[in-house]
Amino acid sequence: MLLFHPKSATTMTRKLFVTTALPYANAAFHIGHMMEYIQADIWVRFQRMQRDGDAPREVHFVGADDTHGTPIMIAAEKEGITPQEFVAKIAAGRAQYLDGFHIAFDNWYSTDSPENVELSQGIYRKLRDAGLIQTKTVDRFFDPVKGMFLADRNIKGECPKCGAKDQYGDNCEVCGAAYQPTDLVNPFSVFTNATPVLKPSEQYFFKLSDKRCYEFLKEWLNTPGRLQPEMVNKVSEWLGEAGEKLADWDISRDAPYFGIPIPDAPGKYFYVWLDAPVGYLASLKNYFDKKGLDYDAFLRDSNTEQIHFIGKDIVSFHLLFWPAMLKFADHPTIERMRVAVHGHLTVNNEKMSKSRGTGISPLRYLNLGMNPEWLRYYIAFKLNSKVEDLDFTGEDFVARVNSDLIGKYVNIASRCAGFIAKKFDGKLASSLSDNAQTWIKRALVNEQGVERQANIAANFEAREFGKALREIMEIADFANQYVDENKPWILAKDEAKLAELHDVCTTALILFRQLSILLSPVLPGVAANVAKFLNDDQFVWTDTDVASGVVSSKLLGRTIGAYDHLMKRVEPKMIEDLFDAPAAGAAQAAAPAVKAEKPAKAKAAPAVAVTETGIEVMAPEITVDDFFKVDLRIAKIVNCEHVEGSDKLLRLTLDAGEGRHRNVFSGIKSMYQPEDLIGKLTVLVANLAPRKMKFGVSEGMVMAASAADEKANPGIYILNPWPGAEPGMRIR
Ligand SMILES: Nc1ncnc2c1ncn2[C@@H]1O[C@H](COP(=O)(O)OP(=O)(O)OP(=O)(O)O)[C@@H](O)[C@H]1O
Ligand SMILES: [Zn+2]
Repeated sequence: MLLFHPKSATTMTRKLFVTTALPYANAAFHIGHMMEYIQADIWVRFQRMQRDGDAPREVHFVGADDTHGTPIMIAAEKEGITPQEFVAKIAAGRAQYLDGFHIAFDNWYSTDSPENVELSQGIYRKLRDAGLIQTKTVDRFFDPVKGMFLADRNIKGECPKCGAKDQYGDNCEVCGAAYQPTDLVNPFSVFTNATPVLKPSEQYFFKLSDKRCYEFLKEWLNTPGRLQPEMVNKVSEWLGEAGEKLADWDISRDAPYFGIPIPDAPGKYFYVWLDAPVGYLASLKNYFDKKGLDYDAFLRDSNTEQIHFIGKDIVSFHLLFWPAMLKFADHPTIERMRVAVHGHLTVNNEKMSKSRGTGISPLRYLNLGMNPEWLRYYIAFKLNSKVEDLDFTGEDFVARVNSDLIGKYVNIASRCAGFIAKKFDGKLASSLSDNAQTWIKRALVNEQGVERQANIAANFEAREFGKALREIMEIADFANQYVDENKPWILAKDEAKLAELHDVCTTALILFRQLSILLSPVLPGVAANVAKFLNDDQFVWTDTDVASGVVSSKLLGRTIGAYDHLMKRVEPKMIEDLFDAPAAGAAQAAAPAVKAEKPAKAKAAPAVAVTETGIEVMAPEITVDDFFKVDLRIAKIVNCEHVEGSDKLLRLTLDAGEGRHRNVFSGIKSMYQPEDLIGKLTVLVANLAPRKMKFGVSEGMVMAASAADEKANPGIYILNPWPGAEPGMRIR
């Protein structure tokens, strides 16, 4: 079965159910999320412009917050609110990002919803009836002080392989070994430091090792058109020669857990990754119910295709567990389901890090007045159908946007539209010269005689956005060459050449309209403005001006509106401003005060090089005099409180023995409760120039440690001297 539908299927109306990965609701969106949404949104908008026969294609694009699991439960507890309240706060912040970047989801929902409970439990019951659920009693770590079972990441200890201290329960960040939490040497609970005890617990497993799963997955993965070849290869390795590598999947967690109860299993909840992808269906169902559409009929329809856009880090969940779950729960679209995997966005070739500030804050981007369609274009230009990372660099961004969008595309209209208004009362020519027709054909049909629009459509369909945009820019190059050669600004000076001027400007605007149609999926806002200016209805993809080699434009003889600037250039200053701050708002995790101090107008966040052992590379050697320039003092935290309106900062009142108190803000809220810190001693950088921040002046900073790879260890650890140290003592 070929799942990829080129132009051929004319009578059948394609029905598309499209999703992006559900973001975990413990943080605001970062620029990587926006990349995924932009990719999916462009594909969806392209599909929405298509018609199958006479009917418009049916497209439903949904997302949701992924809400369950231990991290959110713990984060909510720290804030003294319920997980539901915690998630609601995050959810309330989503629209500004989605609207801001023109991401047109039909529905944004939540995995903490009645639909998801019903669907997840329904799938589970079907799997159980199919004999694919098995219980096994396993020993699990239990925190005797807190009275709860501990998730892998809530236990630390020494690596069983290399002996490194302070390693998580699932893998060692020093030697990379993967193991069970029960393998750790000297384990302790991250909540209470108590030594966890082993407690037998009955757990529910999805029997992925069942031969039926292997047989199904082997066939499913290898269906042409379903997956990128590199994904087929990768996942095939996980199956083994005959499925021997497929291990049963533990889908249960013990109470207390923020999740969905497992039917007929008191005190047991679905592991968050069981119900997270079911959230795709829950969001669709919620949307269909709201619209009065028939959810079951839609999924059963043999024309319905299900497409998930995801990142490379969550492939195992989407290419092993999720299809196997759906298959044996009789999900109707399983054979018409595809997964489109993308690589990650890096910034200045750095992996993004929530606390270091090497990401770009999408909100800061918008707040600086930067045009969201610049980013859409830039990302689209870099995207292909492969699972490759793509990099954002400031200079590259400025160059690409200014050269293509301003220099090539917008330029065509801004050079010609004025003459139509001034000299022809806004009316376009009713016919075209032979020369004009030749140029239009040359621009829209390639040297092989193929309509570029068809090529471009095939590339959008195949998620080869970079290729599509390159071809679109070739059309723009022809249009500009045409304007350059015919020089309307010269023609306009000669009354005898008015007809020629009319011909040239009309031709240029015909090509501009074609370009706008082709760019619509990427630049929806600009395209809508162009449509308005040209007195067009909504653009339809197939509205081409060259059909079977004949030029026949709808624009001929039409009166158009006044041309208004469509898009400004990117000013390099904007990029400086974009990088001149930690990615505030990029994530909820704190930007430590220690790192907030950056040289003014730094071009980009500093790259953090890492040594072989995984720590940050040492700074260059300094003299003792250099060291003494920094005045480090012991300070007592006499008071500590939350900062209203900040999800990162704590306000510390410090006594450094000066006979006065200092006010210092520190980005450690994710790690400490104010009451944990009051009365403790810590280390203050005492001679740092005071810094004006949004919430007040910070008079110095407290020192804290953080890992080079903050993804693996996002913690920020404040320093605490040994007993005997007193406020005001200098550290030397
Ligand atoms: N740098 C990135 N570039 C592109 N996509 C990304 C990037 N980082 C995460 N994603 C994608 O975002 C989607 C899920 O977001 P989610 O919030 O769950 O993950 P996350 O950003 O990796 O955060 P967490 O650290 O909480 O797992 C996934 O498809 C993931 O691949
Ligand atoms: Zn190790």
